[in-house]
Amino acid sequence: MVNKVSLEKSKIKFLLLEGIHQNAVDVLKAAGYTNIEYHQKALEPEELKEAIKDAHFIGLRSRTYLTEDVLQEAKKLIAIGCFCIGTNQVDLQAAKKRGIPVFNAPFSNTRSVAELVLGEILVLMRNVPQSNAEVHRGVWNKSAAGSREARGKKLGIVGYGHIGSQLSIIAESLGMKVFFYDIQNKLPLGNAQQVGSLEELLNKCDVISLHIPENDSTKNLINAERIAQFKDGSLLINAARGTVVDIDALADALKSGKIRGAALDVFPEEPASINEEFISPLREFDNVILTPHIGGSTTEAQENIGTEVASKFVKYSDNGSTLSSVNFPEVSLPEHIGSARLLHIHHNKPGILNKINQIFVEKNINIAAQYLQTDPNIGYVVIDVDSTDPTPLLEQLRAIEGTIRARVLY
Ligand SMILES: NC(=O)c1ccc[n+]([C@@H]2O[C@H](COP(=O)([O-])OP(=O)(O)OC[C@H]3O[C@@H](n4cnc5c(N)ncnc54)[C@H](O)[C@@H]3O)[C@@H](O)[C@H]2O)c1
Ligand SMILES: O=C(O)CC[C@@H](O)C(=O)O
Repeated sequence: MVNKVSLEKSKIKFLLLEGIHQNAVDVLKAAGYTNIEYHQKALEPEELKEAIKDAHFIGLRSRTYLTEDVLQEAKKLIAIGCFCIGTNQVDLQAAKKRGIPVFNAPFSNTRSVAELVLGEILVLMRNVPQSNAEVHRGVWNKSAAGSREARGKKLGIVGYGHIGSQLSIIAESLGMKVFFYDIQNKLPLGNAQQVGSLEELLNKCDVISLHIPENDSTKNLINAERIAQFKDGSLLINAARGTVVDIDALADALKSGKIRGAALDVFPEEPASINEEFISPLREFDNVILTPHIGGSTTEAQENIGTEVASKFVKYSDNGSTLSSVNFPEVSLPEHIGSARLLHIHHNKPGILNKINQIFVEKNINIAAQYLQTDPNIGYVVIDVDSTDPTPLLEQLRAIEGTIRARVLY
C-alpha cells in the first residue's frame, strides 16, 4: 500500500462563507480536514477574489456570486458547495469547464419553505398583516370583511418539484384544493391536479405560490400580462427567486386591488448584509409580508444542509465521488483502501480514454478498476491501481490533449 498522500489534509483549504452551520465544520474536522477559513458573512467581491486564490473548496449560500471573473482567480479550486438548494449564484458552466463539480443540498430545507408558505397563506387569508400593522399603530379595527378560511380555497402551485409537491400535501391536509402547473408531467400527490397551462392555473386559483428555479424561462414570469390573468382579489406568494416576479407590475396590482395580498421572501436585488437598506416599492403595503430570504433558514434545515454538503465535500476529496453534483458527470465510487486512485477530467472528445489506457499498457501497470461517466461536454474517468504509485504517470496523463485536470488520491 502506498503511504504518500496527494496533498496533506491539513493543506487542503476550505473557505466557508455566509455563516454555514457548525455541523459542516464538525464533519470536515472529523474527516481530518483542519484548514478551514470561516466567515459569518458573504465577502465583498474583491475580498472574495483574494480569499479564493488558495482555496481548494468553497462553501457558500445565496449571497456569494461565483462568476467567470471570480473563478478565474480560483486556480486551486477542486469543488464548490452551495449550502442551499439554489445554484443560480454559481456560473455552473464556468466551473465545469475548469473541472470543478458543484454540489448542493437539494431538499434539506424543502419542508421549511413549504411550512413558511403555508403559514403565509393562512395569515394572508385572514388579513393578519394589515390587522397587525393597524394594531401596532393603535387602531382597533375589529372586522370580518374580506377575512376567509383556507378550507375549500384553490391553491395554484407553479413548479411541482420538491417544495411545490411538499406544499401540495400539507395544504391539502387543511382542506385546500390543489392545482399545479409544471413544464414537466408530474405525478400529482393526493388529490392535486396538474393543469395544461399557466394561464389556466392563474384564472382558476385563489392563491398562487411560485416554486420554480431562476432561469431564462422564469425571468419575469409573473409580469403585468400574467397578473391580468389572475382571479380578481387573489393572493401571490414568491419564495422561489426574486427575478421571477416583476415587482413594479405587482405593486400596480396591489394598488388596484387585483391582487389583495402577497408574501415575498426573495427579491430581484437583495441587500448584501444587515447594514444595507432594503429598497422596494412593496414596503408601503401593509397587506404584503416581506421577509429577508429566510424561507430555508430554520435550525433543522441549516443543520441538515451543513452535514449534507460537507459530507459531499469529504466524499469527493477522499474518494472522488461526484454523486448528486449539479454540473458534473455523477460517479458513485466504492472505497479504495489498499489502492491508489487516479482522477482524470477531460473534454468529451473521441479517443481520450484510449490514450489514457495506452499509458497504462505501455508501463505494464494493471488497472484494478475503472469508472467512466460522461456528459456532452466533459468526461470523468477514475482509475484504481493496486500496489503502484501512479504519481509518475500524472505528467503523461496531463499531457493528453483535452485534459482539464488529473489528480491522484492515495
Ligand atoms: N426562499 C428560500 O429560502 C428558498 C429555499 C429553498 C429553495 N428556494 C427556491 O425554490 C425554488 C424551487 O425549489 P425546489 O427544490 O422545489 O426545486 P425543484 O427543482 O425540485 O422544482 C422546480 C420545479 O419547477 C419546474 N419548472 C421549471 N421551470 C418551470 C417553468 N418555467 N414553469 C413551470 N414549472 C417550471 C420544474 O420542472 C420542477 O418541477 C428554487 O428556485 C429554489 O432556489 C428558495
Ligand atoms: O440559505 C440561503 O442563503 C439560500 C436559501 C434558499 O434560497 C436555497 O436556495 O436553498
